[in-house]
Amino acid sequence: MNIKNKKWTEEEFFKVREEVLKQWPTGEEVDLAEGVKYLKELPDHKNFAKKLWTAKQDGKTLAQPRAGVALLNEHIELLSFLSEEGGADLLPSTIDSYTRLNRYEECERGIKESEKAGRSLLNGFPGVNYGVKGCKRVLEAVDKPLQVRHGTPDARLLAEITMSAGWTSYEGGGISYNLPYAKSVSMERTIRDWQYVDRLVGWYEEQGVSINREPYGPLTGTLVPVSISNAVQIIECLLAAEQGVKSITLGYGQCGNLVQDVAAIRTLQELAEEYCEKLGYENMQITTVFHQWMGGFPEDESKAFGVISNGAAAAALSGATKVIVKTTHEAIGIPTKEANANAIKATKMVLNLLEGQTLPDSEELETEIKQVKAEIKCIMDKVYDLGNGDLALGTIEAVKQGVIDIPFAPANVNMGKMLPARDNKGRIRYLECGNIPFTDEIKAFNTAELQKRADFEGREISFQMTVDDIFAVGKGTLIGRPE
Ligand SMILES: CCC[C@H]1O[C@@H](n2cnc3c(N)ncnc32)[C@H](O)[C@@H]1O
Repeated sequence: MNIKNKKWTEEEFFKVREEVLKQWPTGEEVDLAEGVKYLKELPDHKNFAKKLWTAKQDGKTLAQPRAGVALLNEHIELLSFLSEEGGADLLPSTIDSYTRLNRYEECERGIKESEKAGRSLLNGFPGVNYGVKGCKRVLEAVDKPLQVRHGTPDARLLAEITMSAGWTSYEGGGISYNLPYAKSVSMERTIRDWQYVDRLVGWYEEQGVSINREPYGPLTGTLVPVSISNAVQIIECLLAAEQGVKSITLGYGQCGNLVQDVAAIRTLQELAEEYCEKLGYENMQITTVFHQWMGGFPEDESKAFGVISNGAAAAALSGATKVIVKTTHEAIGIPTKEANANAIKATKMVLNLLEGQTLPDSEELETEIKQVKAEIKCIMDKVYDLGNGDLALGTIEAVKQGVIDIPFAPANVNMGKMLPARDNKGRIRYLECGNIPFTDEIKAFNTAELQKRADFEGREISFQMTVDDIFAVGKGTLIGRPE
């Protein structure tokens, strides 16, 4: 597999495409010319890329839930409820786990058993099995833009089907849907398969249809340091831009210290634009998405609303273009449509109250922005160095060497030497840098911040801080203080 960070020729793309469409019978329904025509007939308010870009120009933060169930009619009912009752600005379809593993036979069985049981026995919407026809029915039943949310290492067929069915946004990437989601899939494989997805979007762009791409920001959603998370987003942004993607939403999972969360979004937007500019990618429409707290949730509904509303406020104050809404059923399982709608309403109430407000500049914010940029520069420079200037090759090598290292990732290709912990203000710092090539100054900064917490708590800096932090929010605090 000769990987390089170069836009695939149409010939290369269409050759691979023949294999992709054979993966399941519904692949035969995909007709690109029909897809282009169908997408062009969509009203602007149902195009995800256009709605995001307008929101960015207007300085608005849009609210979007996660949602997906096994049966087509129930899924339509669910999305309509979240749109009308919840007031969602953008709609998802969260795809089920079997589809994410390309196990479409089990999806087929899951659909039949759900029909028999009269309720959803899959944890999401099996989009490949419903095919273009089924996905078109969903799109035509709602009046908001639709996005595929999932966690699929090989998401090529799902992309073909949903995009030709008028769904105009697609989540994921070659790093962000490998390390947090896969067990033993090579980086070569997922970088190449996501170049395919991005090249498909690039092809649509060449036909005059804009489809949004959203690399998955939170990664493992467990104490992921800002600079690692942002570096992964910037890399996936650039890999997508090379394949012709123009509308890109870069993501970040809330960590909980407001200043650090705002610094994360600001640096994400700024650096992505800078890198695209430097590398000659023009007419890019870069936006950001803030994911409400992705870690353990309190079971208590009122406390959970506190977490959700706090996330909504941080998203608004950061100036993110979109916020992904959690629900009060997070600690229990798949939310009911009512719980989902209520969380969207609470989120939108906070967004409305904070409309036009962003966190003012401060010395603390400037310090955090400077720190994040310095850390990201170390990572990005090394990635390019490892690839001799080729970002795709550099990324693959960087994961192998632990230069890109995601905490608590299940993937066996992930090094897993880096460890995070919160400092005394709840900001995520590097407890262990592993093989991430930070300067001594950066390492000293992180240790000094953690030392302040150690002094305050009267204990040594240790992995116990990390463990305490992982359980903290579920127990009702941000920082895991010793009991
Ligand atoms: C990376 C995303 C994890 C989040 O994704 C939510 N999630 C997963 N599947 C569904 C679904 N079918 N409907 C509503 N939310 C869902 C989980 O709760 C978790 O917060």
